[in-house]
Amino acid sequence: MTKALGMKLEDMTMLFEDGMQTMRMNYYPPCPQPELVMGLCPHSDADGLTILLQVNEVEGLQIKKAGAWVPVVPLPNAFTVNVGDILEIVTNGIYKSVEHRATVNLHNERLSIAAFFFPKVDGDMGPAPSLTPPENPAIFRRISTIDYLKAFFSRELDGKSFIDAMRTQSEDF
Ligand SMILES: O=C(O)CCC(=O)C(=O)O
Ligand SMILES: [Fe+2]
Repeated sequence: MTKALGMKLEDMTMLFEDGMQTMRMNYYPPCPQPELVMGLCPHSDADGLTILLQVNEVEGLQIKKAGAWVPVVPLPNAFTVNVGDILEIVTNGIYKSVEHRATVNLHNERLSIAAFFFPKVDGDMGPAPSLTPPENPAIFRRISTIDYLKAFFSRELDGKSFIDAMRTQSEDF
């Protein structure tokens, strides 16, 4: 990834070596009125990368592409890998975090397991120095990873509003 981005390896290893991994299991029971209910409302993940297993291969995950919701059809024995907000911040916007949501199903329960990869908690995070020379200034602010996580967990899930608040021009932080 660093090679593809023309980024210094240590800008990535400094963040993710000794990083934190968390995991969430999501259970979506069948719902008699699925058109009225959202399983998980639109959001982007706050981490670097998310590796997701759609356990029982029931459709439900959707990503937002060019303004429309597109289903991510589960493939047997395959993981879905999502870019999270931290990777968008570290790459100074070259990689974009994906907005996604989960719908519910009339007849079938659905299960997913997400593994979230975060930087180490006792450091700072922000756009990689090697990707932000003077002619390409940082578009996101640099803050301590702890403050970033506290801010994320104190907000509602609301599309990509959290990463927007991390932009240097934003006053919403
Ligand atoms: O259930 C899914 O497929 C999505 C789960 C998800 O987006 C999350 O746990 O952050
Ligand atoms: Fe997610």
